[in-house]
Amino acid sequence: MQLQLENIIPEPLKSRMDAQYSDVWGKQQKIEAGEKIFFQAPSGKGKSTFMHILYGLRNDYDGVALWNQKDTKKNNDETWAELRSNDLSIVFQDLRLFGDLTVEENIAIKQTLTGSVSMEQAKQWLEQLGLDGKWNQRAETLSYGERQRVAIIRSLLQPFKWLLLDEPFSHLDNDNTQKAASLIRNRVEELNAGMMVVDLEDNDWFPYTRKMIL
Ligand SMILES: Nc1ncnc2c1ncn2[C@@H]1O[C@H](COP(=O)(O)OP(=O)(O)OP(=O)(O)O)[C@@H](O)[C@H]1O
Repeated sequence: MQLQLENIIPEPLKSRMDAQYSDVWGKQQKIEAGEKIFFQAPSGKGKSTFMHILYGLRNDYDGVALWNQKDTKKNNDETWAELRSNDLSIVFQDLRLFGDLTVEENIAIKQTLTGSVSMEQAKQWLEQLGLDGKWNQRAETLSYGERQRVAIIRSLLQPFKWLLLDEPFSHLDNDNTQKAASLIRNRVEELNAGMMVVDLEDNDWFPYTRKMIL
């Protein structure tokens, strides 16, 4: 699934377009299926805005974003629901877990909806990221770094052609970051998918990515 960006300028960034260089804002970019791209930008430069545009959560921008040559602003709710079930998976910066549900329940909701990975596999991934023993704990009582790892695993449970990651390791130590990055890489390769990561700094957890400035 190819992405084309044509002169996108988000409403809140309009007055600041001249301030800093960007490979994306106000530019033409073609991103081919299966590419792995790392977008780096300082705080407030539109990282979450970019992810939300690609995931269909905001339309307040000039220009055109096209998934497979289709103007995303013209997608209806049904089309977005299909895209989000089959083609696009995301780790939001604010994670968006169900706080009053346990880790198991958060995982099970996604697993039941998509059924592409078994609960045993999900459990094994949680163990790999040091979350064994957290299965029955409510998400709101987890540390932010623990929640981040659950959200990463949740994003890997569904089928996708693109994985969107918004500052996915901001609360993880090096050891867990390395493990999570490796899990992500394996799953992306398994699905032959593309990946777009946005972050403040490039710590090179994904050395094989094409680098762009947002
Ligand atoms: N709905 C909105 N209304 C007004 N301004 C907004 C809105 N959403 C985002 N902005 C502004 O747009 C800019 C980009 O916001 P965004 O959250 O995308 O930045 P970011 O690069 O993800 O930042 P951070 O690294 O701090 O998470 C910010 O200046 C923000 O205040």
